[in-house]
Amino acid sequence: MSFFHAGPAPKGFGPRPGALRDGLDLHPGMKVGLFGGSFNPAHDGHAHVAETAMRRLGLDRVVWLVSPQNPLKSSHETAPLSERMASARAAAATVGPAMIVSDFETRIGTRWTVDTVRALTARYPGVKFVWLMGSDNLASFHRWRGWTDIMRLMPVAVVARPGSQLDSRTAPAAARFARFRIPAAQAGLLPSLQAPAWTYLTAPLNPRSSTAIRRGEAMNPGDG
Ligand SMILES: Nc1ncnc2c1ncn2[C@@H]1O[C@H](COP(=O)(O)OP(=O)(O)OP(=O)(O)O)[C@@H](O)[C@H]1O
Ligand SMILES: O=C(O)c1ccc[n+]([C@@H]2O[C@H](COP(=O)([O-])O)[C@@H](O)[C@H]2O)c1
Repeated sequence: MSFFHAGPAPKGFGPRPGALRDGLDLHPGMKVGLFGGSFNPAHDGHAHVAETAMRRLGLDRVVWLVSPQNPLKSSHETAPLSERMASARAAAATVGPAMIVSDFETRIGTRWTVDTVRALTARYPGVKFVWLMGSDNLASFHRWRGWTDIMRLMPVAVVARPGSQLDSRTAPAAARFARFRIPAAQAGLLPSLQAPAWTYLTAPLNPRSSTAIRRGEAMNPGDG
């Protein structure tokens, strides 16, 4: 079984028979963020998204779903899953014990998020899932397979990312679901709302990107 808890489980949630078959230990009533990514490699921008969502949405867990291959990205630059899992584990560990790193999509044999959210909502009835993503992904969300179904399957929280804020706010997905957006000040309600429902969190921005790391670019102004 290939899963990882970044530390001991938070108190109050004991094991449930059968719950470990996916490597995920999720229970009815839990508020769980689903954070899909290539993590090629993972970095502190990812930790920033997970931590921001945890805090502002009041999540019990964040599952880092390490994608077998983003369907919209070229595969030639994608490192092997084992390397990206290890990288995600290291970044998740910096956030704390509520992080879970999972190869769930590889196990169920899909690259498409709509399949993933359908599978997880079916396997874990009563769990309050929220899909998490950076604002660059909101800008292109209308190109994802079954994106309107994803919006109807679970609430979505978007974390602002430098360079994509304007595009994401004017994105087709934002326009189409505009009336289902809730103010960031009410983000704590999001996991309990019926989908569609989404929010846009303008946290302090984190400029990190995997592309820049792969290119060996300086990570921060002043990093040299
Ligand atoms: N610095 C950041 N701020 C906000 N969201 C981020 C940040 N970095 C990544 N994300 C989000 O994390 C998720 C996974 O991102 P991904 O693994 O593709 O990293 P990336 O840095 O965008 O990679 P690449 O540069 O290869 O496209 C996406 O939803 C993305 O929007
Ligand atoms: O399902 C799709 O059509 C789809 C298209 C593009 C991206 N995604 C998912 O978006 C998440 C973020 O991808 P990435 O490469 O930006 O880290 C990851 O879980 C991908 O599987 C999903």
